[in-house]
Amino acid sequence: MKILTSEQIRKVDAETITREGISSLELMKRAATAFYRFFTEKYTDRNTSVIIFAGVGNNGGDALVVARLLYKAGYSVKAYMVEFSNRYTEDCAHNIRRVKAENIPYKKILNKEDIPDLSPFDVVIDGIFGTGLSREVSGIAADVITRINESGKEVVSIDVPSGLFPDRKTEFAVKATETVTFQIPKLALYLPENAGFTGNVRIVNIGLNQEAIAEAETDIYLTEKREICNLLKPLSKFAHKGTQGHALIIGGSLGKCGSVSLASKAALKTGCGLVTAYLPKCGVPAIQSGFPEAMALEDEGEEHIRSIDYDLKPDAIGIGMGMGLHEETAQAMCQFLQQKRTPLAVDADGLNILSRHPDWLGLLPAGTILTPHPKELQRMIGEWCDDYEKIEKTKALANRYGVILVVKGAYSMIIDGEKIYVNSSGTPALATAGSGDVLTGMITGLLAQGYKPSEAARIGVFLHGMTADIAGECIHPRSFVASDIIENIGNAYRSLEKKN
Ligand SMILES: NC(=O)C1=CN([C@@H]2O[C@H](COP(=O)(O)OP(=O)(O)OC[C@H]3O[C@@H](n4cnc5c(N)ncnc54)[C@H](O)[C@@H]3O)[C@@H](O)[C@H]2O)[C@H](O)CC1
Ligand SMILES: [K+]
Repeated sequence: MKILTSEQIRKVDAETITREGISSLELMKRAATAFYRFFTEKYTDRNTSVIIFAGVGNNGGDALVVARLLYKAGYSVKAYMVEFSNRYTEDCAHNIRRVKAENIPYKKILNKEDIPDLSPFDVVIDGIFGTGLSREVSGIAADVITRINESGKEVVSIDVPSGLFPDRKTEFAVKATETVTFQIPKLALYLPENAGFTGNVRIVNIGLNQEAIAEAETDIYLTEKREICNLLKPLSKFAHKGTQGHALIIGGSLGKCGSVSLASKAALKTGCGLVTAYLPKCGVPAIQSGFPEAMALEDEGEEHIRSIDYDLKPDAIGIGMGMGLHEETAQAMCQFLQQKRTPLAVDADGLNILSRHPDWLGLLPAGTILTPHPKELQRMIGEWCDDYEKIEKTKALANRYGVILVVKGAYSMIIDGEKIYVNSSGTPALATAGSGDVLTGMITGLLAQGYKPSEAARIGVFLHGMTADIAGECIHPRSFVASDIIENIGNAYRSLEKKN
């Protein structure tokens, strides 16, 4: 699904009106109705008392249509117009007249004294600013937003939290519990620095013109289930372990060999035919007894890897988990990179070694997948002042070395050249020890099956997230562990095959 800028969204909006021969009021009604459906499913009790803040633009217009719909449905509704300007849009002005005609409680807020006490209300609906925000919020709009944020109430934002810039850094905005955004995802809604503003993000369809969306050019996408389904290769009836790819997992050091076990299991559970774990001597007995499906190769080092030496031809390699930073291990990794051109995924200490020796980045085979968490990323690209700069710096690294970066987080981002794929699956349950090892194993397993690196990264990240979405019903997120991810990979595949 395309992520577009506010400018592009405005164009799609206008094209929808022209090409479908509908009025802008009709489109506003569709948007408000989609919001209303979400709201009434979440707040089923019609005694819920709702305070609605509207601005003078079309976001405010949406809010007033929502006020009318909720009022008609029996909710207790009070609407307030935050008059930060007297330049009302036509559709907003039209809906003010309708609200008044329908006798819905309605007041203007011109200065601080007009801001109502929020304590009697159950929920706040925020329709002050939408994608039309063009400068920092100030004056009465800022006062209202501050009061909303101090209220401790549940806040449902229309389209975007008011004050959030869809395409650039935001300092101040409504802190929503839910954001119901209209059909086209906006990048700002998925950036970690905006998590406090957006709350849960829900995308609702408002029937925008599909051709107009198709014509909009972008390099940024929100990955959805449907796209991942389309990437999956069918399983051949004649498949055998020799046709499904052989993954080699290299890592481990004394006390950290479990990571290799997790990654190897994850690779196999993701569908590759064979997996070999390569570890220092201390790790081999445990993996042989604990994970009999894997083959194991031991390094000459007792407690850490000293030379990466093997005599087999894997289809893909995952390296770095639990490997430690011993200088002998680093040198072994350097030699390995000089000699092998197998499709590769690098994680954890593999990345830390590369951060210490940035000149070795040039040794990575084209299309290598790097899977840093924020701290590892920072070691590679240095500090960033905001998420937009982080993206630019990461893109520069990806382009310079021809590699793919999986920037891990609540919405992990896969950066491949100029393209950015924002992942939409997963829950905080995935923030658990070994979760990254499992992800690298899954991606390596997919690479071994012959998926292109960008596809392997996107499928791996999505499936990994899905395991938490699926298991959330029976395993509490707090007690979800890395082995639970592995256990649920099959369920994630099954869920991908279902229509909805
Ligand atoms: N295609 C869709 O998704 C649809 C979206 N709709 C809704 O329309 C808004 C966008 O509406 P717009 O009138 O363009 O702007 P806003 O309501 O966001 O902003 C109002 C107005 O305020 C001015 N302004 C901007 N920044 C400031 C500021 N800091 N201080 C004061 N004034 C400011 C500027 O002139 C804006 O025009 C979208 O989010 C949806 O909610 C449609 O209803 C349906 C289709
Ligand atoms: K809003």
